[in-house]
Amino acid sequence: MSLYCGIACRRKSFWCYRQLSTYVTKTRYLFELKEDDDACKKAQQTGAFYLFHNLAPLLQKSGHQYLAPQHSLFELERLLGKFGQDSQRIEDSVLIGCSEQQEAWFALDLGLNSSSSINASLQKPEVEKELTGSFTELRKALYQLNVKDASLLSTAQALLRWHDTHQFCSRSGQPTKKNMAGSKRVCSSNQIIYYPQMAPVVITLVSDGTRCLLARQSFFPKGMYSALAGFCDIGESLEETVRREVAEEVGLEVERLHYSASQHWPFPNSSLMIACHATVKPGQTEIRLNLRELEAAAWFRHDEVAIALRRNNPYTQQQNGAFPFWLPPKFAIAHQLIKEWVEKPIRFTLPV
Ligand SMILES: NC(=O)C1=CN([C@@H]2O[C@H](COP(=O)(O)OP(=O)(O)OC[C@H]3O[C@@H](n4cnc5c(N)ncnc54)[C@H](OP(=O)(O)O)[C@@H]3O)[C@@H](O)[C@H]2O)C=CC1
Ligand SMILES: [Mg+2]
Repeated sequence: MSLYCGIACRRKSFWCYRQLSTYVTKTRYLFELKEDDDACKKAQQTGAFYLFHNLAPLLQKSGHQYLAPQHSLFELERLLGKFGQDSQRIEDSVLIGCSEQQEAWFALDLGLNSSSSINASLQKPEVEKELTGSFTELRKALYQLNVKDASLLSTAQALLRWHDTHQFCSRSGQPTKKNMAGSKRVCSSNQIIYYPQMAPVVITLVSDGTRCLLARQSFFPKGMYSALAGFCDIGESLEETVRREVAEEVGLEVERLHYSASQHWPFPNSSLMIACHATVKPGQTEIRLNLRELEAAAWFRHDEVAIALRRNNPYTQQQNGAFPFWLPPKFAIAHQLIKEWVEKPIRFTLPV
């Protein structure tokens, strides 16, 4: 959103001002809902709910696309009533955003058991039948959702998972209680506040000037290669993580670094993916693979990568039994990083 505004600002200031004021209004409204439990509860009355079951979102298939249906508070209360549950369960929901008209959006998991609720898990097949949808694994559905829903459901899943795994204080062992919006949890005995966390991860596309380095882990789908990724160690800067991860995984030393973009990634837990381009020292391109981390890594030419980016159906096995070389789907920041490298030369700004 900020990048969007930044671009628009330089082109059309009046239009941009209107966009910004809508954005600011929305942001202030969400801030209020996070701070004020009563305001948040009130917002549920006119809000919309996205439903999950054991972290799988409820989706409806429409052709090749998945749609994420919204439910009103009234529909949700009716559903819970039908399955013999009281509406107290709705307090387990978390705030995940709002529309420009300030309709608040919430996510609620009907499968996870909450320590603060007497309600048991709802049976998945019965709920699916009632709501004419299916609870679908997010990782599988992500690429058949539009960008808005993919991003919203990723946030929702990450937040629901965090609440599910932080129900007790790590100091006192006593239960923690979420605020209405789900933006924090507080220990009932010592008032320690816990906030949802993301682990920073760098993802780096290494180039030698003409080729780029792509790698695969053994659990990747067959034929898929991606940029190098790795979690930041405590105490490290972004530049230090890039340098260490590239050295650890492929035995190369990177020279210059250029920040590209970032993305929240909900798998396996919540990560903040920080995407960068980097170059290796001239003439030092021999890959020394760390087999404990990677299954394979190789240098790829510009034309090979450009073709792979356009590949629509990567799972098609070739006649010789092999799988074609393909790249992560559009929604993944790895795809955007590789596309950026294919489309325009990168100006390297930061020494590592
Ligand atoms: N959105 C995108 O485009 C992409 C996203 N990714 C994501 O980036 C993440 C990191 O990439 P990956 O190459 O696996 O990372 P690493 O190279 O850092 O290797 C992963 C290993 O690091 C250890 N580790 C250290 N800190 C953490 C932590 N905070 N959370 C989990 N594991 C940790 C674990 O080892 P052990 O289990 O031995 O303790 C784990 O198996 C992945 O989760 C992946 O989903 C990756 C590529 C593309
Ligand atoms: Mg890695």
